[in-house]
Amino acid sequence: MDTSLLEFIDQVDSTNTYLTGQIASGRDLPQLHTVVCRQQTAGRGMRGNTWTSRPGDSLTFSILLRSDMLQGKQQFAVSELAAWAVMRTFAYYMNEDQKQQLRVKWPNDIFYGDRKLAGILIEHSLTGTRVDYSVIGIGMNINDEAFPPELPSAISLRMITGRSLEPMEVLIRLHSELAQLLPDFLLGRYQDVHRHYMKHLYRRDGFFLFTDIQGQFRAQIKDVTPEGRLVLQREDGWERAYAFKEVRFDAE
Ligand SMILES: O=C(O)CCCC[C@@H]1SC[C@@H]2NC(=O)N[C@@H]21
Repeated sequence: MDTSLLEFIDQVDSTNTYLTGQIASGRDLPQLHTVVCRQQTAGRGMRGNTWTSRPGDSLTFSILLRSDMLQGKQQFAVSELAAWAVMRTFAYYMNEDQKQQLRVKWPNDIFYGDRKLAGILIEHSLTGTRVDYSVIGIGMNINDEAFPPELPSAISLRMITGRSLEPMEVLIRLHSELAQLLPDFLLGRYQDVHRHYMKHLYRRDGFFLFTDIQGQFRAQIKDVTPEGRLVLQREDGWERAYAFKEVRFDAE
């Protein structure tokens, strides 16, 4: 791996938009490059949602990752890698009981029990069948003491541990966790990230309620494919692999 850089910006619309724009305008960036900001003015989330965060409370950053080995049909390995690095980072600050509550909700929300602790937005650029680069945008709730009523299921690390942290310290921790996972990943070995992802998947065991275009149904998670499709099996044995926008989890 060549040099990794950390770039700090005080305020930016979105670290994902900024980093993607820098690549598009031809800036020469290393294989791994992180952009972190104190405040995002137009943070983006999944499903076209906005991502709002308060300076000092959350950690908002994007990581450029170029992986020579990654094929388009394996692209979900990047989500699995990012989820594992974020979970290891949170786990570092938690006690054993708290660690047991960490889950990844498909495709890549980091949950504590039934509450969301971090969101991840990954944007890939493909050249032919290969992933040229991925921009991994991460928003981690670190020091928030409470969330607005429109985010009833959000939770922060401080609400769990009772301790506040310097967000940049958490980012440095995340880089050291990522550094331990990257050597295998860059060699094209994705089995470990997939195994960890499946083991810590939210609602992995048993039947739960989901909704697709045809309505609500009960199913169990069988697998997540290398492209990132969620394979659900209904109680009558019928199976289908869903893309992200085709299915949602329902409250139990
Ligand atoms: O859960 C989600 O909907 C994904 C949220 C991702 C938010 C992060 S914050 C840093 C990066 N820049 C963005 O605009 N979004 C991601």
